Amino acid sequence: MDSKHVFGGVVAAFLFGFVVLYSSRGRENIKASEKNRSKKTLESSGNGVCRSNFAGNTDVIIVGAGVAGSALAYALAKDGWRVQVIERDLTEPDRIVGELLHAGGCIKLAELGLEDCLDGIDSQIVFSFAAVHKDGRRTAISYPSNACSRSFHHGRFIQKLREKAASLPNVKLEQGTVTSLVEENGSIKGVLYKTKAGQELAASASLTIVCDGCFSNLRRNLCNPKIEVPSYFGGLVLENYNLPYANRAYFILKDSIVVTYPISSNEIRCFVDVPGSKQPPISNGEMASYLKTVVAPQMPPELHNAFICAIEKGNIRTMPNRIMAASPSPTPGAFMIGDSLNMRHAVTGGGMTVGLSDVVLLRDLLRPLNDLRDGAAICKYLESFDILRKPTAFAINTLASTLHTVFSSSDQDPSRKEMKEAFFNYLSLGGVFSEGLMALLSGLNPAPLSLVFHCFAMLAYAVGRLLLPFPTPKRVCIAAKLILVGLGIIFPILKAEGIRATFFPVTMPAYYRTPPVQSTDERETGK
Ligand SMILES: Cc1cc2nc3c(=O)[nH]c(=O)nc-3n(C[C@H](O)[C@H](O)[C@H](O)COP(=O)(O)OP(=O)(O)OC[C@H]3O[C@@H](n4cnc5c(N)ncnc54)[C@H](O)[C@@H]3O)c2cc1C
Repeated sequence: MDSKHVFGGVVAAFLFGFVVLYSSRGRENIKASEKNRSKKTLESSGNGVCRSNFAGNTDVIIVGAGVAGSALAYALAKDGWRVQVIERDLTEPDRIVGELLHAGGCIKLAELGLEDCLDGIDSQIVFSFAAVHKDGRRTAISYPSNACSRSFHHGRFIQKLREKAASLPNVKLEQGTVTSLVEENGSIKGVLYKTKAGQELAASASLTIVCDGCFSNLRRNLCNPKIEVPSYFGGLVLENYNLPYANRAYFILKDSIVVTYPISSNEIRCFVDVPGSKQPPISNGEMASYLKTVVAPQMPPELHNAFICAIEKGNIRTMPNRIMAASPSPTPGAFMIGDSLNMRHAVTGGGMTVGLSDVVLLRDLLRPLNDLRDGAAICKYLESFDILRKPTAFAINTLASTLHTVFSSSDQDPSRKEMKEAFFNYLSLGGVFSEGLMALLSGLNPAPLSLVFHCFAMLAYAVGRLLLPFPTPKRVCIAAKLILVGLGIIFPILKAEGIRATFFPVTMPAYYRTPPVQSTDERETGK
């Protein structure tokens, strides 16, 4: 290690120590106020086991049985709610999304009692990531505390979740395409949907939860969506190929960003980030040629041949990376979770972790209620959801955007090039630095302050590297520009996520919402 690295490491370590002290104090305060909050919740909500007493009616309609919808259906039905799930296509999905569930997401899955959905689908354990630098240097990034993630075929996992939900007697899972929400006097009363046979039907429930994914048609009724598409992912499967390091994923951070991880015992998913809001077309061979001429030379030797074989086989698929901050308009009788509510860049594979974490939170918020008929009161109460989900969503969303923005920027600009170098070297510092970032991006440590301080530690590290051993005027200029570029990357992301709600949740009135008081004569155990 040269003096630059040592200095950078010392600066980063100093800042990190400060973060740990500061954020642990912050966390204690938040924990204390959460304790008070949940105590208040229990006091005002009765015994929390009663459910609505109007037999035959549906409590909750869930639109979409993807990751969030299926998990939510199971969680709510387990709590005694009568749930109707309407899914456009109940056959096994064949998609290139949602194939790696980070350690934090696995914990949420277990909290929902759904951990066995990872069994019997040839899912793989991923212990660590190898980050590969432009010059061939590699660094291993592990999860903290020997945690690990699981990767699999998306469709197999979804079918397991659906089977689990449908196994409960109070879940009705049916195939149909929801065409609209039914509104009456400003409240959502249910949905209109079309069956496979083309029959138009209506369904009503006290609460309709929209989980129709990234291409949601229904979200425009419940928020004002502002969607950004910074890049596309070109997806390939490298078949019958054993990586030299088992149970390891790759972040290849060269001129292109490439992410790979096993999805079964003999298949590796490979995603190539294609920057810009337009992709080279697949049909005329432009995409294949781009992958062969631009990306293949950047692949590590152990992946190169399998990558070329996969391109030649021709099964290239693409998906847009869509980013959308959560900004729901509270609407009585309706709610949104999953990608219909909030999307982030897929480079860190955080979507399912955020979705499952939202499912746990929503289930817990609904738990103290007896029935869901008072749409206005429940809508007001559920305003707290947006605040309480922030720590997890913020950490995962922000890190995904930051990582993508830094590593997809051009090397032409010396300050951006320096930032890329510093980010990679920061990851190489190992220990609390790389594990700290992994804990944040995997949902294991939902601590926004920790993320902000990692960002500033990285900036300080980058500046330290530039100014040592002698701060020449040229290097001072680059350092100043680097600070501006760094702040220019992080502040818009922070702003989109909502600075006040993220860092000062206790100043938000919605944080203190308690369950509406429901009269005891309406109560009956629905379980
Ligand atoms: C390229 C790419 C790769 C990704 N990789 C990962 C990863 O490795 N790990 C990770 O955690 N996340 C990943 N994500 C994100 C992840 O896939 C999503 O966050 C997650 O699938 C969201 O779950 P969801 O339930 O909200 O939506 P979905 O899983 O998309 O489910 C939506 C469901 O709603 C149904 N539906 C839609 N419209 C209607 C309608 N009108 N009526 C009835 N049903 C309807 C659909 O058929 C679908 O079943 C990736 C995203 C992309 C784009």
